[in-house]
Amino acid sequence: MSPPCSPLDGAPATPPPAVTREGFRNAMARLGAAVNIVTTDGPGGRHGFTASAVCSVTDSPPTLLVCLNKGSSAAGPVHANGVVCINTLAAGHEPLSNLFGGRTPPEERFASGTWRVAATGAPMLVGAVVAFDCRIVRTVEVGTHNVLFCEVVGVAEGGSNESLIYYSRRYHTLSGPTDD
Ligand SMILES: NC(=O)C1=CN([C@@H]2O[C@H](COP(=O)(O)OP(=O)(O)OC[C@H]3O[C@@H](n4cnc5c(N)ncnc54)[C@H](O)[C@@H]3O)[C@@H](O)[C@H]2O)C=CC1
Ligand SMILES: Cc1cc2nc3c(=O)[nH]c(=O)nc-3n(C[C@H](O)[C@H](O)[C@H](O)COP(=O)(O)O)c2cc1C
Repeated sequence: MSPPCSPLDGAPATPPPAVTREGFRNAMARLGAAVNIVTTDGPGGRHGFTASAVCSVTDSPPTLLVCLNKGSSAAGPVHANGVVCINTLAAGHEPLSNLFGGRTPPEERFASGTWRVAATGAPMLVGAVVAFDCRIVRTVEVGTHNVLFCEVVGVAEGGSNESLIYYSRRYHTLSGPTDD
């Protein structure tokens, strides 16, 4: 059996308490993450949602995963269409992130921002830091969420080098190197 977890400050180990949903969320709030708008279109209709649970899986074949709450209004369209575009947000995209973060009807979400159609048919955000056009190749159900494994069939790099980061329940901006 593995020993109980120790606090990081070196204090004596105590038996670990049960991890509640609130405790897990508070811990997760300490992880900074890029903010993405994951879009879809096809027979299930156009839709999109904000997601921080996006991660690289493998480069061969190029694959990302996205965790999508099964209760989200985007879940039906995403599964019916089988395609997504993962648009990584830039500085200044906070209002767009909040718009796609829930409650607003899908077509009202797309009234903001400039969108073009990617090869899969999913909407691609003009001005994103980077956009990954994907086909969903596998879906795994875990608790409240579906983990979507998304094979990347196209990439578009945007001009901005200032990324939007969600950390400690707030938005932040992370600047990359400049050319000069
Ligand atoms: N993975 C997810 O489904 C996420 C969902 N959200 C949604 O946005 C709302 C506001 O988020 P916060 O302001 O960060 O406060 P919060 O206290 O609800 O969440 C803190 C952190 O916990 C994680 N988290 C939140 N809900 C989760 C869920 N259902 N499943 C797995 N991880 C989850 C995320 O890393 C989030 O940043 C959340 O209540 C949730 O509805 C936000 C971030 C990630
Ligand atoms: C910063 C941020 C990050 C989020 N990350 C995720 C995520 O990774 N997965 C997810 O299912 N929902 C995430 N959400 C919540 C969804 O964007 C939201 O539930 C979705 O838009 C569906 O809402 P609706 O059912 O009202 O349409 C996030 C929300 C915000 C504001």
